This record gives sequence, structure tokens and C-alpha cells, in this order.
Amino acid sequence: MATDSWALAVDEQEAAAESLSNLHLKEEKIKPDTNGNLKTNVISFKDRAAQSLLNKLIRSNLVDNTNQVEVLQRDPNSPLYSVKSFEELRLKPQLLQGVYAMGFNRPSKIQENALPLMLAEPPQNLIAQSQSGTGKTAAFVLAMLSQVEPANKYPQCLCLSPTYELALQTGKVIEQMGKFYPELKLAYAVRGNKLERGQKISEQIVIGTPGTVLDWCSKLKFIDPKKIKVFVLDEADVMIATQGHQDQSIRIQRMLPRNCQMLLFSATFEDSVWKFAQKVVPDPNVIKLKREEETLDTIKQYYVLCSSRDEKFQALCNLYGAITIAQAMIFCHTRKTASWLAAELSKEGHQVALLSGEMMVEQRAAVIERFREGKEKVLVTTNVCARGIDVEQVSVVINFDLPVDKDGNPDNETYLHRIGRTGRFGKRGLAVNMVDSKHSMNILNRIQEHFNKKIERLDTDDLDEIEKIAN
Ligand SMILES: Nc1ncnc2c1ncn2[C@@H]1O[C@H](COP(=O)(O)OP(=O)(O)OP(=O)(O)O)[C@@H](O)[C@H]1O
Repeated sequence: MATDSWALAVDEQEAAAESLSNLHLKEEKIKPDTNGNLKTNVISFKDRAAQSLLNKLIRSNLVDNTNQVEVLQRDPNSPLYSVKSFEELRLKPQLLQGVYAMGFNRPSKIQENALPLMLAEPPQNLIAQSQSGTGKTAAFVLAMLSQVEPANKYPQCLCLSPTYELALQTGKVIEQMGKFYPELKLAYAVRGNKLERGQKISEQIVIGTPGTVLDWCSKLKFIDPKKIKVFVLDEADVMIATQGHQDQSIRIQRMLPRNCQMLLFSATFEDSVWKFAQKVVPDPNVIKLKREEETLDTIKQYYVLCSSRDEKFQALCNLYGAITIAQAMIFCHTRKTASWLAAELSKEGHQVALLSGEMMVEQRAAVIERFREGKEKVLVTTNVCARGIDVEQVSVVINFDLPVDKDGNPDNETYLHRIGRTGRFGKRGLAVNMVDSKHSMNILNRIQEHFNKKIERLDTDDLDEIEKIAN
């Protein structure tokens, strides 16, 4: 696939403007409504899409996963077929070359089961759920490239992505994996990619956002939907966060021929995603990869009693004075506290990175990358930025503020995610919670009760005690 053959005639300025506004991830402020109730702090479409893009940008390889795969076959009588090598799939030679050129040696867990189903004859429909980074994109790209006939100069594979940026990321994977097909071309159906009315496009694969793809299939007739052989709906959980996308996706699906293969992928499977998936994919096979259980067993948890923000800062300095901390992540409740803390720590001579909700996704990815490389030793962040970040060297996690949900109750899930950053892969980690009021003591007690794990008190004025816990 030649790079110059790529039909990305996007109006650059418009796209860039859309990108800036779309990815400006905002932390929603919790404000009481007229009745004094706290407003729901829903994760918005923008947040989900930005988080997904961030994960893709910072991920360097497959997410480690040792968990069970559940397969629900449409025909329960057919034998379960899984592959341990790409050769077993009998891929076309150009495609096998593409796979190896990407550095893949063997299929990932989800690919072991999904690929034989997707590449079966006749092709099977599939709904697959598996956490981000487990190889879903690569799997459906392989399915599309296996079915496409480059000699036929019309769209045969259609892939829906929630945003322009996510479409581009998937496009890059198609480009890399399909590079040994010289005739293959890809078109981006995204806002700003203006084509002549009445024109039919010759690219064999089209990837785009639902609104534009719908226009291209119906109003503008650039694509003949009846000729589509593979339809992929990626990131279904992000997609359904906007009502419009759901309706548009379903309308596109209805234009496709009955024998078109339908594939849907999602990182999570709430009820709403599942309902949507069933509308889009008739007679599906279903594959789920269970999430790796995070536990707190290998993490020593402490709390420090303070009476103000300044005291919390002092306690933090005492900790740093007493023990050697390879890398630490410090969580604050608001952006303002995070900026203040980062500035104070810098004044003390620490190399600090600040991850803030007002940064764009690309900037955040760069900060995380630097932290991963060890260029900074402390990462100060608010919760919204830090989901899913894996940094192996992080030995200490500090909750400068305890995690609370929209109603001010303890957010146990977030606590687990934050603390889980330190004790990965069986390593022992240290977590320190700063408590500065009766209210936060109450939150801490409820977190202890929830996990049924004692959080010990630590006196940060007692250097001997701190040294003991570090060993
Ligand atoms: N079989 C494989 N062997 C080695 N690396 C792989 C394999 N499959 C995928 N990868 C790599 O692992 C990373 C994650 O894969 P991929 O993007 O397909 O995951 P994903 O589940 O689609 O994630 P997301 O939900 O964020 O889109 C990528 O860097 C990809 O190149």
C-alpha cells in the first residue's frame, strides 16, 4: 500500500480546529442544583474519546493479560477453534508479511479466539469485549484485510470510529498491516474531507465517523452500501455516549446487505453497550475477556493525619526526606491543588511533572512518556488524567486528597485503580493517604471497610517509623 495513495484530502484547518475543541478534556465541576443536590458528574463523550486516544498514544505494546476468555458461539455445536500462531490462520502471504513487519509473533489472547471466528467461511458476526490494549484493533484490521479484494476499485470494508482522531489511529494500523498490498487504498470519511458530489470513491476500505459515513452512503452516494462485505463498529462504548452516533450507526447498518459481516468491539460492556451491540450485530458470536482482578494484597497502605493543606505538604516533604522514592504519583482532587502542589514540590528541588485536565491529549501523552522514561520522578495529577496509566517504576502512590465520587462518597473503584498503580506484577508498593478533616477520616474508614483491609496510621514526624515502613 503506497503512502501517497492515501485519500486524506481533509480540510486541515477545520480538522485541526475540531481536534482542538474535541480533545480539550474538561474535568466537570460538581455544582449543587437549585435543590442543593450535587449534579451528576457524568463521563462525557469527549472524556471517553480523549481517554481512549490517550491510551492508544501512550501504549507501546500489548496489555499484559492472563485472564480467561469467554466464547459464546452462535452455533454451540461447532467446535471451539483457537489458534496459537498466525500461520494457522492461513492468511494471505502479503498479510502474514504485514503482521510480522509489525513485530507480532503470535496472536494475543483475544485474537486467538476472535480471528478463527472472523476468518471462518462463511464469515461470522462477532461482538467482542476486551479491555483497551489487548489487540482488538489489530484483530479487526486483519479481518478486513483478509476479505478485501484490492483489484475491485470500490469500497468493500467500512469501519466506524467515534472521532476523527480515533479514525486516524485505526487508519495507521490498516496502513501498516496492509503495506504489502500495493493496490489497496483507504479513504477517511470524516468531516472536512470534501469530495465532488456524485463522485463514487474507488478506495477499498473506508474508515470514518458515523455522521459522515451516513452522508457518504445515503445523501452523497459516494459509497454503495450494498457492496460492503465487512462492517466494523469500533469503540462501541465510546460511540454510544452520544445519542446521535447510535442512531446513525444503526441507520448505516440497515443499508448493508444481509451477508455483510458485522463486527463490533468495545472495551467495556455496560447494559447500554450490550443493547446497542445486539441491534447492530445480528446472530452474533460473543467473545469476552475478563478484566484482570486488581488486588491490594501486595500494597502497604497508610494514612497521615494533618489539619491543613500546608501540613499535608509538610508530611509529604518528611516522607521524601526519610525514604528513597524511585517514582511517585500524587493524586489531588482539583486542578488548582495539583498545580499548587507541583509548584511547591518544584521549589523544593523535585523534578515534577504535572498532568492536568486542561492539557490536550497529545500533551498529556508526552508528559506520561517523559515520566515513564524517568525524566521526572514525581507525577502530580488529578484523577481524570490518570486512569489506565501503567508505569512500572512507581513505588509510591500518594492520595493528597482521597478519591470521592460525585456525591462526595468514597470512590472505591478509583482508590483501587490509583493504588493498583504501585503494586503491579507482584511488586510491593506503598500507598499513603492524607487525611485532613473529620470528613476525610470518615471517607478513609469507609474505604477500609469496603476492602476489608486495614490502613495503618503513619506519623510522618517520626523518621524512624517512616524508614521502617519503607523496608
Ligand atoms: N499479536 C500481537 N502481538 C504483539 N503486539 C500486538 C499484537 N496485537 C496487537 N499488538 C500491539 O498491542 C497494542 C495494542 O493493540 P490494539 O491497539 O490492537 O489493542 P485494542 O484492544 O484495540 O486497544 P483499544 O481498545 O485502545 O483500541 C498495539 O501497540 C498493537 O500494535
